[in-house]
Amino acid sequence: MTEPLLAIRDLTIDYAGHVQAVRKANLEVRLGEAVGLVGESGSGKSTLASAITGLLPSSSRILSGDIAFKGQVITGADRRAQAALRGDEIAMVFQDPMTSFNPVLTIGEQLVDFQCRMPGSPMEKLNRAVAMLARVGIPDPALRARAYPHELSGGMRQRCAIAAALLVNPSLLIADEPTTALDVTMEAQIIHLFRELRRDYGGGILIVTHHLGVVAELCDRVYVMYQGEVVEGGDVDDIFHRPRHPYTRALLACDPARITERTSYLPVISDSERAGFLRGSSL
Ligand SMILES: Nc1ncnc2c1ncn2[C@@H]1O[C@H](COP(=O)(O)OP(=O)(O)OP(=O)(O)O)[C@@H](O)[C@H]1O
Repeated sequence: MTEPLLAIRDLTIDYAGHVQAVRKANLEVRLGEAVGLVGESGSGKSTLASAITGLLPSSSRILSGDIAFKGQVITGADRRAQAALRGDEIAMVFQDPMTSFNPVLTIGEQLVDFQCRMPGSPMEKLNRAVAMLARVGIPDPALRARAYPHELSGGMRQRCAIAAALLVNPSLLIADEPTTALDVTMEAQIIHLFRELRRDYGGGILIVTHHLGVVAELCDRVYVMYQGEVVEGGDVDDIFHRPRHPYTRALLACDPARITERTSYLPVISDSERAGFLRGSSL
């Protein structure tokens, strides 16, 4: 079996010395596959994603375990090495595309800046940016490149953020709740875009979401987080049809229509259910 693109082993992270946000987490992403990371709010998904990209806040600490990218351990790498890795190999799409862009620069200027570590003249980079905007489905891409972020709809901004991430041709694309800030129609469009991109993007994709529909539509494998632990992981079909952990079962038992709502109720499992699973678990 080939080496995973990303391998997280027994990772434990805390905040301010007391909130243990991630506990002994294990997760892998291979080249060419899309992997979902699901769990309720506060289960540690974003903390885990931030650790991969080197964007953990200073109040957090990696207490144990490691993250390997292409076989090299990157936890503990200095900030400069992490920044280079983020720029060249790992790209992230955030929930709110407004946070990805500087409001006082045009989309085109920023897409050129995102390529600062790549070869080519500013004009070549702008042309590449416009071509990428077209690829992610932006109409009149040359015109949109001259627009400021606030002049675009939320869905278009998210498409621009995906274009920005893909411009550096990353091996790993991490999307943290990429559809959560969008209305249902735009969400469907962005899911469709990711499906199209999957066809010709050869890298790995990690999609962090609380929305099982996104996982069902896009992912080959899925990991489920609950209270900081990765409680189960495997092929989407297996997990969806034969969930082992009570939290996964409860999550799947929810009315899917309600899961799509941001204010949706997510299930709570009892301590005895959880303890019963852990006693019989090999995770
Ligand atoms: N900067 C921080 N300082 C202290 N605690 C934090 C910080 N960020 C997150 N936490 C805590 O760490 C735990 C995991 O949070 P995290 O944001 O990783 O979960 P999440 O699953 O991504 O949730 P959401 O879907 O709401 O973003 C929670 O208990 C949260 O309150």
